[in-house]
Amino acid sequence: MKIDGTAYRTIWPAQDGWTVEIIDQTRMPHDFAVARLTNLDEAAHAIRAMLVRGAPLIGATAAYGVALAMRADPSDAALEAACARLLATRPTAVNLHWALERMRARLAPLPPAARAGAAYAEAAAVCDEDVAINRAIGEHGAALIREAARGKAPGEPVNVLTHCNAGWLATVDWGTALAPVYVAFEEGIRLHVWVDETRPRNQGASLTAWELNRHGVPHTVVVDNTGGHLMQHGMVDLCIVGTDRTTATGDVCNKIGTYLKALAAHDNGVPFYVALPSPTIDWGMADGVKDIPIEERDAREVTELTGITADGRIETIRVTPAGSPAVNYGFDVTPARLVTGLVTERGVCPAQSLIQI
Ligand SMILES: CSC[C@@H](O)[C@@H](O)C(=O)COP(=O)(O)O
Repeated sequence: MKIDGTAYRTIWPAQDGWTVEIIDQTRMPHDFAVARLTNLDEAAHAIRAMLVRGAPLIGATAAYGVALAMRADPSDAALEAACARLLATRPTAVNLHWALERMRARLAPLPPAARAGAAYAEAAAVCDEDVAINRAIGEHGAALIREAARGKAPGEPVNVLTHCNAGWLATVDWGTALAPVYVAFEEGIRLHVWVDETRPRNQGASLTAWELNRHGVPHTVVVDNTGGHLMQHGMVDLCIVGTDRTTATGDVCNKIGTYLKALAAHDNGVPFYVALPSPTIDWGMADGVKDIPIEERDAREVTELTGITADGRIETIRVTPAGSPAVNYGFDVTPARLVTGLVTERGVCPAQSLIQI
């Protein structure tokens, strides 16, 4: 993604050759600030506090977290402790588990002296592969948008609805759900994106809107409850969302509220697609509703709203009465029967045909 003419990824090794730089997404959309990770603690904090978020980027950051840990101490004990520490940061995105298992498998057989160098190389490979995978998802998904464009009157845009942020900022580059949008837009297909605000943390309103705006893609931010109304009135041609974990049977776990959009899409005959890289598939899991661990975050994300003032101060205000309890489930599960298709780097397949266990 280009920001003011400069090509950026969301995570990259710094010039010094050992620290790692990220974009601090907690300050967006008001501030484009680069943060530096210098040790395991900072990498774990960046994931837990959501300076970085989105399943593929969480995995990439964890891979670099292991590299930072190995630079400080390449022992067997330190490798195990780093993996355990990073795994505990966020429970739902299976990419975290995938990336840590990959790092462990690469590093454990090596003599400790060789581990730091190999860890940085492996983390870089995780990132490069993510970029290539997402570009391929973009190509396959753009075919769906192209197909929808064929049914449109001349000059009419294809209306895509998306939830949360599964764009460039959620991955190393391109995004998953937004990759098809970017590829189609570059091809010159007229399109417009409905952006769910995605309470409580507003990843749609603050991150997806920021990305699309920077890229020049026409879009409109709507509150989370608007999607059903839009679909009833023929204002959505297809939904495309990302996922944090998809079971081998095609159940899709994604940001809270995705399930409600899938129900509305089903009721209105609107195709509901999920874009995902293969590391987001949990091949060992068959029942998403029963088995996927759902992150429960601080209730204050629900009872409060945080924003940045015009002069750059982060401010938080309370929006609920002091005595009202709140609960904050981060994700929900959409059963495979409500998913029209999975868009992967290998192509598009019906969710229920991923594998029959
Ligand atoms: C390509 S990202 C897919 C998902 O990680 C994304 O849709 C999502 O739900 C992100 O949640 P977040 O809590 O912001 O990490």
